[in-house]
Amino acid sequence: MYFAVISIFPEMFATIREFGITGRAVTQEQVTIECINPRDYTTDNYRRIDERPYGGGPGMVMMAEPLSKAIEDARLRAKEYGCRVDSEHCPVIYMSPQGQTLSESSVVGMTYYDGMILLCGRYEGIDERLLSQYVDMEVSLGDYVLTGGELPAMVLMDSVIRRLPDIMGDDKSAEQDSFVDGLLDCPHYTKPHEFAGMAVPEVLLSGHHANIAKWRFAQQVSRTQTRRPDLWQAFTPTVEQAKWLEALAKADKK
Ligand SMILES: CN1CCN(C(=O)c2nonc2N)CC1
Repeated sequence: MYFAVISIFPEMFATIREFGITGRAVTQEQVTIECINPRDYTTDNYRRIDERPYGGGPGMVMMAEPLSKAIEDARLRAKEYGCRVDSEHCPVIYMSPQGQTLSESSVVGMTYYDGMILLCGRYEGIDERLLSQYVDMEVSLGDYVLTGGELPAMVLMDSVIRRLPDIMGDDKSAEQDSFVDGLLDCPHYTKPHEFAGMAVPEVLLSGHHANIAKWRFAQQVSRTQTRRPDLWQAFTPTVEQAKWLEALAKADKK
Protein backbone atom coordinates (compact mmCIF):
# COMPACT_ATOMS: atom_id res chain seq x y z
CA MET A 1 0.00 0.00 0.00
CA TYR A 2 1.19 3.50 -0.90
CA PHE A 3 1.12 6.46 1.48
CA ALA A 4 2.16 10.00 0.56
CA VAL A 5 2.21 12.49 3.42
CA ILE A 6 2.34 16.17 2.64
CA SER A 7 3.95 17.97 5.58
CA ILE A 8 6.41 20.76 6.37
CA PHE A 9 7.91 18.41 9.00
CA PRO A 10 8.80 15.23 7.06
CA GLU A 11 11.32 14.25 9.74
CA MET A 12 8.43 13.49 12.11
CA PHE A 13 7.48 10.46 10.05
CA ALA A 14 10.64 8.58 11.00
CA THR A 15 8.51 7.50 13.95
CA ILE A 16 6.47 5.11 11.82
CA ARG A 17 8.92 4.61 8.96
CA GLU A 18 11.77 3.35 11.18
CA PHE A 19 10.23 1.67 14.23
CA GLY A 20 8.05 -1.23 15.18
CA ILE A 21 5.58 -3.10 13.02
CA THR A 22 5.11 -0.18 10.62
CA GLY A 23 8.89 0.16 10.22
CA ARG A 24 9.14 -3.56 9.43
CA ALA A 25 6.32 -3.22 6.89
CA VAL A 26 8.34 -0.48 5.15
CA THR A 27 11.57 -2.51 5.30
CA GLN A 28 9.78 -5.53 3.85
CA GLU A 29 8.27 -3.29 1.16
CA GLN A 30 4.74 -4.18 2.18
CA VAL A 31 4.03 -0.45 2.40
CA THR A 32 5.65 2.69 1.01
CA ILE A 33 5.56 5.95 2.96
CA GLU A 34 6.76 8.98 0.98
CA CYS A 35 7.06 12.40 2.60
CA ILE A 36 6.50 15.44 0.41
CA ASN A 37 7.40 18.89 1.74
CA PRO A 38 5.31 21.73 0.25
CA ARG A 39 8.28 24.06 0.80
CA ASP A 40 9.94 22.23 -2.12
CA TYR A 41 7.22 23.66 -4.39
CA THR A 42 7.70 27.33 -3.47
CA THR A 43 9.33 29.91 -5.71
CA ASP A 44 10.49 32.58 -3.24
CA ASN A 45 13.76 32.74 -1.32
CA TYR A 46 12.00 32.19 2.00
CA ARG A 47 10.24 29.02 0.76
CA ARG A 48 7.02 30.58 2.09
CA ILE A 49 4.03 28.27 2.58
CA ASP A 50 1.88 30.44 4.85
CA GLU A 51 0.43 33.93 4.89
CA ARG A 52 -1.74 36.19 7.07
CA PRO A 53 -5.46 35.39 6.87
CA TYR A 54 -7.75 37.56 4.71
CA GLY A 55 -10.27 39.22 7.01
CA GLY A 56 -7.71 39.47 9.81
CA GLY A 57 -7.54 37.34 12.93
CA PRO A 58 -4.77 35.46 14.70
CA GLY A 59 -2.19 33.14 13.23
CA MET A 60 -1.32 32.16 9.68
CA VAL A 61 -3.01 30.15 6.94
CA MET A 62 -1.27 27.64 4.63
CA MET A 63 -1.34 28.88 1.03
CA ALA A 64 -3.02 26.85 -1.70
CA GLU A 65 -0.39 26.91 -4.46
CA PRO A 66 2.54 25.03 -2.86
CA LEU A 67 0.09 22.43 -1.53
CA SER A 68 -1.60 22.00 -4.91
CA LYS A 69 1.77 21.35 -6.58
CA ALA A 70 2.70 18.92 -3.82
CA ILE A 71 -0.59 17.03 -4.25
CA GLU A 72 -0.18 16.89 -8.02
CA ASP A 73 3.32 15.46 -7.54
CA ALA A 74 2.05 12.97 -4.96
CA ARG A 75 -0.52 11.77 -7.50
CA LEU A 76 2.22 11.24 -10.10
CA ARG A 77 4.26 9.24 -7.58
CA ALA A 78 1.23 7.21 -6.55
CA LYS A 79 0.59 6.36 -10.20
CA GLU A 80 4.24 5.33 -10.65
CA TYR A 81 3.77 3.07 -7.62
CA GLY A 82 0.82 1.43 -9.37
CA CYS A 83 -2.10 3.15 -7.69
CA ARG A 84 -5.30 3.94 -9.53
CA VAL A 85 -5.17 7.66 -8.77
CA ASP A 86 -8.77 8.60 -8.17
CA SER A 87 -10.85 9.38 -5.10
CA GLU A 88 -12.13 5.79 -4.85
CA HIS A 89 -8.71 4.13 -4.88
CA CYS A 90 -6.24 6.77 -3.69
CA PRO A 91 -8.08 9.59 -1.91
CA VAL A 92 -6.62 12.88 -0.72
CA ILE A 93 -7.37 12.89 3.01
CA TYR A 94 -7.08 16.05 5.12
CA MET A 95 -6.53 15.49 8.85
CA SER A 96 -8.86 17.94 10.57
CA PRO A 97 -11.12 18.33 13.63
CA GLN A 98 -13.90 19.05 11.12
CA GLY A 99 -13.63 15.54 9.69
CA GLN A 100 -15.30 12.20 10.32
CA THR A 101 -13.89 10.66 13.48
CA LEU A 102 -11.54 7.76 12.75
CA SER A 103 -12.86 4.38 13.90
CA GLU A 104 -11.71 0.76 13.58
CA SER A 105 -14.44 0.16 11.01
CA SER A 106 -13.37 3.14 8.88
CA VAL A 107 -9.75 1.99 9.25
CA VAL A 108 -10.66 -1.46 7.89
CA GLY A 109 -12.44 0.22 4.98
CA MET A 110 -9.25 2.13 4.15
CA THR A 111 -7.23 -1.09 3.85
CA TYR A 112 -8.90 -1.64 0.47
CA TYR A 113 -7.43 1.52 -1.05
CA ASP A 114 -4.48 1.27 -3.45
CA GLY A 115 -3.01 4.15 -1.47
CA MET A 116 -3.77 7.51 0.10
CA ILE A 117 -2.40 11.04 0.07
CA LEU A 118 -2.48 12.54 3.56
CA LEU A 119 -2.53 16.30 3.92
CA CYS A 120 -1.07 17.57 7.21
CA GLY A 121 -2.04 21.13 8.07
CA ARG A 122 -0.32 23.51 10.48
CA TYR A 123 -1.09 26.99 11.85
CA GLU A 124 -4.79 27.98 11.64
CA GLY A 125 -5.38 25.66 8.71
CA ILE A 126 -5.32 25.53 4.91
CA ASP A 127 -6.84 27.91 2.33
CA GLU A 128 -10.39 26.63 1.78
CA ARG A 129 -9.98 26.76 -2.00
CA LEU A 130 -7.24 24.10 -1.83
CA LEU A 131 -9.48 21.90 0.30
CA SER A 132 -12.48 22.23 -2.00
CA GLN A 133 -10.35 21.61 -5.10
CA TYR A 134 -8.39 18.58 -3.92
CA VAL A 135 -9.62 16.98 -0.68
CA ASP A 136 -11.80 13.87 -0.96
CA MET A 137 -12.26 13.23 2.75
CA GLU A 138 -11.57 14.95 6.06
CA VAL A 139 -10.68 12.66 8.99
CA SER A 140 -10.50 13.62 12.67
CA LEU A 141 -8.82 11.84 15.56
CA GLY A 142 -11.36 13.29 17.94
CA ASP A 143 -12.89 16.45 19.36
CA TYR A 144 -9.72 18.22 20.45
CA VAL A 145 -7.26 20.51 18.70
CA LEU A 146 -3.64 19.58 18.00
CA THR A 147 -0.79 21.74 16.73
CA GLY A 148 -0.70 19.96 13.39
CA GLY A 149 -1.93 17.08 11.27
CA GLU A 150 1.24 14.97 11.41
CA LEU A 151 0.38 12.96 14.53
CA PRO A 152 -3.18 12.26 13.28
CA ALA A 153 -1.70 11.15 9.94
CA MET A 154 0.69 8.78 11.73
CA VAL A 155 -2.15 7.39 13.85
CA LEU A 156 -4.23 6.79 10.73
CA MET A 157 -1.34 5.11 8.87
CA ASP A 158 -0.42 2.98 11.89
CA SER A 159 -4.00 1.77 12.37
CA VAL A 160 -4.43 1.00 8.63
CA ILE A 161 -1.03 -0.73 8.21
CA ARG A 162 -1.66 -3.08 11.14
CA ARG A 163 -4.89 -4.25 9.51
CA LEU A 164 -3.28 -5.05 6.16
CA PRO A 165 -2.83 -8.77 5.37
CA ASP A 166 0.43 -10.42 6.53
CA ILE A 167 1.49 -7.45 8.66
CA MET A 168 0.71 -8.63 12.20
CA GLY A 169 2.20 -12.10 11.76
CA ASP A 170 -0.87 -13.62 13.35
CA ASP A 171 -3.78 -11.92 11.59
CA LYS A 172 -6.03 -13.14 14.41
CA SER A 173 -4.19 -10.79 16.77
CA ALA A 174 -5.54 -7.78 14.92
CA GLU A 175 -9.00 -9.29 14.76
CA GLN A 176 -9.12 -9.86 18.53
CA ASP A 177 -8.25 -6.28 19.42
CA SER A 178 -10.64 -3.81 20.97
CA PHE A 179 -13.46 -2.56 18.79
CA VAL A 180 -12.89 -5.14 16.08
CA ASP A 181 -15.97 -7.15 17.11
CA GLY A 182 -17.60 -4.12 18.68
CA LEU A 183 -16.31 -4.90 22.17
CA LEU A 184 -13.36 -3.69 24.23
CA ASP A 185 -10.40 -6.03 24.53
CA CYS A 186 -10.06 -8.62 27.30
CA PRO A 187 -7.26 -8.39 29.92
CA HIS A 188 -3.90 -9.98 29.04
CA TYR A 189 -1.41 -11.78 31.31
CA THR A 190 2.11 -13.14 30.93
CA LYS A 191 5.02 -14.28 33.12
CA PRO A 192 5.67 -14.22 36.02
CA HIS A 193 2.74 -16.20 37.44
CA GLU A 194 2.50 -13.86 40.45
CA PHE A 195 3.04 -10.09 40.50
CA ALA A 196 2.43 -7.78 43.46
CA GLY A 197 0.56 -10.58 45.19
CA MET A 198 -1.75 -11.08 42.20
CA ALA A 199 -1.88 -14.42 40.39
CA VAL A 200 -2.95 -15.15 36.80
CA PRO A 201 -6.61 -16.24 36.45
CA GLU A 202 -6.61 -20.05 36.71
CA VAL A 203 -8.65 -20.56 33.53
CA LEU A 204 -5.78 -19.11 31.48
CA LEU A 205 -3.47 -21.84 32.84
CA SER A 206 -5.99 -24.64 32.18
CA GLY A 207 -5.16 -25.27 28.55
CA HIS A 208 -8.91 -25.61 27.97
CA HIS A 209 -9.21 -23.40 24.88
CA ALA A 210 -13.02 -23.32 24.78
CA ASN A 211 -13.24 -22.23 28.43
CA ILE A 212 -10.45 -19.67 27.84
CA ALA A 213 -12.33 -18.23 24.85
CA LYS A 214 -15.55 -18.02 26.88
CA TRP A 215 -13.74 -16.37 29.81
CA ARG A 216 -12.13 -13.80 27.50
CA PHE A 217 -15.47 -13.04 25.88
CA ALA A 218 -17.09 -12.61 29.31
CA GLN A 219 -14.30 -10.18 30.24
CA GLN A 220 -14.85 -8.23 27.02
CA VAL A 221 -18.58 -8.03 27.73
CA SER A 222 -18.21 -6.83 31.33
CA ARG A 223 -15.52 -4.30 30.40
CA THR A 224 -17.60 -2.93 27.55
CA GLN A 225 -20.74 -2.74 29.67
CA THR A 226 -18.99 -0.83 32.45
CA ARG A 227 -16.54 1.33 30.48
CA ARG A 228 -18.31 1.92 27.18
CA PRO A 229 -22.11 1.50 27.52
CA ASP A 230 -22.43 3.27 24.17
CA LEU A 231 -20.51 0.45 22.45
CA TRP A 232 -22.52 -2.15 24.37
CA GLN A 233 -25.80 -0.62 23.16
CA ALA A 234 -24.57 -0.87 19.56
CA PHE A 235 -23.09 -4.38 19.92
CA THR A 236 -24.55 -7.09 17.66
CA PRO A 237 -23.40 -10.57 18.79
CA THR A 238 -22.63 -13.34 16.37
CA VAL A 239 -24.72 -16.53 16.69
CA GLU A 240 -22.00 -18.12 18.85
CA GLN A 241 -21.60 -14.97 20.96
CA ALA A 242 -25.38 -14.86 21.49
CA LYS A 243 -25.23 -18.42 22.89
CA TRP A 244 -22.37 -17.42 25.21
CA LEU A 245 -24.32 -14.36 26.35
CA GLU A 246 -27.31 -16.56 27.13
CA ALA A 247 -25.09 -18.89 29.15
CA LEU A 248 -23.57 -15.91 30.99
CA ALA A 249 -27.03 -14.58 31.83
CA LYS A 250 -28.08 -17.99 33.20
CA ALA A 251 -24.86 -18.25 35.23
CA ASP A 252 -25.47 -14.77 36.70
CA LYS A 253 -28.94 -15.84 37.84
CA LYS A 254 -27.61 -18.83 39.80
C1 LIG B 1 -4.68 22.46 10.99
N1 LIG B 1 -4.62 21.42 12.01
C2 LIG B 1 -5.39 21.78 13.18
C3 LIG B 1 -5.23 20.77 14.27
N2 LIG B 1 -5.53 19.42 13.80
C4 LIG B 1 -6.28 18.60 14.61
O1 LIG B 1 -6.59 18.96 15.76
C5 LIG B 1 -6.75 17.27 14.17
N3 LIG B 1 -6.44 16.65 13.03
O2 LIG B 1 -7.09 15.48 13.03
N4 LIG B 1 -7.81 15.34 14.16
C6 LIG B 1 -7.63 16.45 14.89
N5 LIG B 1 -8.21 16.67 16.10
C7 LIG B 1 -4.95 19.04 12.49
C8 LIG B 1 -5.03 20.13 11.47
